Amino acid sequence: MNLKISHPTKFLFGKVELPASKSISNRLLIIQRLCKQSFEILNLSEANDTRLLQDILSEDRNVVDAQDAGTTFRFLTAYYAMTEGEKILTGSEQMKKRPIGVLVDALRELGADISYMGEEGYPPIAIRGSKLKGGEISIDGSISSQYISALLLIAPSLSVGLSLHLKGKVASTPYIKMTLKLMNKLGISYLWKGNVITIPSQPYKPLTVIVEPDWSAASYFFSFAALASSSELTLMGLNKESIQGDRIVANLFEQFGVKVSYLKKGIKLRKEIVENPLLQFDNDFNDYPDMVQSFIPIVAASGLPAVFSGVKSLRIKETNRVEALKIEMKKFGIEIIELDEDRIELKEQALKESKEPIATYNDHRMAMSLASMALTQDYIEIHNAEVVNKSFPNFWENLDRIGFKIEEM
Ligand SMILES: O=C(O)C1=C[C@@H](OP(=O)(O)O)[C@@H](O)[C@H](O)C1
Ligand SMILES: C=C(OP(=O)(O)O)C(=O)O
Repeated sequence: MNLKISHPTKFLFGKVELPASKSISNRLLIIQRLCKQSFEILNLSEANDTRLLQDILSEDRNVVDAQDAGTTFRFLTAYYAMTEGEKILTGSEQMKKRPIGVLVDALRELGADISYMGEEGYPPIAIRGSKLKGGEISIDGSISSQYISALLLIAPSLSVGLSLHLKGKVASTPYIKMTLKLMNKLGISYLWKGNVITIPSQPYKPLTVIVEPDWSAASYFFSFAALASSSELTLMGLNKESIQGDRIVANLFEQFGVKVSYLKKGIKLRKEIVENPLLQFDNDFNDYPDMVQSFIPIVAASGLPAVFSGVKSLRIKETNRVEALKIEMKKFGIEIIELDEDRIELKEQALKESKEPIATYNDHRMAMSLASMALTQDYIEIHNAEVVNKSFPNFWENLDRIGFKIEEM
């Protein structure tokens, strides 16, 4: 599906219904399987990544396709390793390029039987599951926090629990905290001291849980609010007390004139004049890498020089996001320079008019973040716009509600 997107007035007004967090949903689905008593999950995400995990867990197939869902693949790797049965776990062509070796090595140290069916260190993998004892191991935390979350989720169900030493500069730490907070809500006690997380063997305790709306999805509406001539948007259901690290966008977008007020039913975004405008935007995204794409359009449109650090992991997500951003922003006259493996730079530069279609690289965040460019142009075209289904199936409907004109081409 290719879309032509414009916003005739550039005045944004209305209510936005955000999807439930796919990260929280996928953790809860695994915990639900590990908990001996049943419990209810309310407001479970309808994102493809979550539906997929739910379907996979409800069937008994030997060959399991996690498609392009990172958490689904990583959480299932750990879950199948400690559950009796044989599984082949595979995924999309891009998933086969996303490393899994760090998690496989850690699980092997705990006694798991996992072998590679193609390239060493990458999906697909064959898992012969068995009861795992647990123990004390080290793990490189610099590639993906999902390996750590996957191990933590199964830790209470291992016969001696788990002591995990985190090595290197840990990526996406708020996602590790999210995992532990959810586990704690479901009865698990843990100790995180220095770089060691210890979880004794213990049972999960059932509790009805409500999944929060997704702050990562909310970031695109912050971007719209910042780029519009005037905006007043209500993002339903969000609140300050979220366990999602991506809630940081509420602070970061303030620098671009987006004022947040917290209401009972959600949050309100208003565009205001910035008293002390930024001269440069330098920010470390290591804790919230999915937010890099959300800030590219506003930085490009404001012409600010910027350095985004903590971007290393972007190369191994749904696509190589650094490469994809470079190519797509070039269409608008914006050059993104790779300073080194972990940093990109945008020099002071002017945005140009472009009618060239935007490609999305099978990456939901390319589509959702670059939709903002419609507010800087007469119209834009986005190709394969259905990629948003990975995390936000109603994304385009929400845009329609706040005054965007969306036409299928
Ligand atoms: O645990 C999670 O739910 C996630 C962790 C992050 O991945 P990395 O830890 O690989 O950076 C993030 O990018 C992803 O969208 C969701
Ligand atoms: C990287 C992402 O997801 P995952 O790693 O779970 O595929 C994402 O949603 O941006």
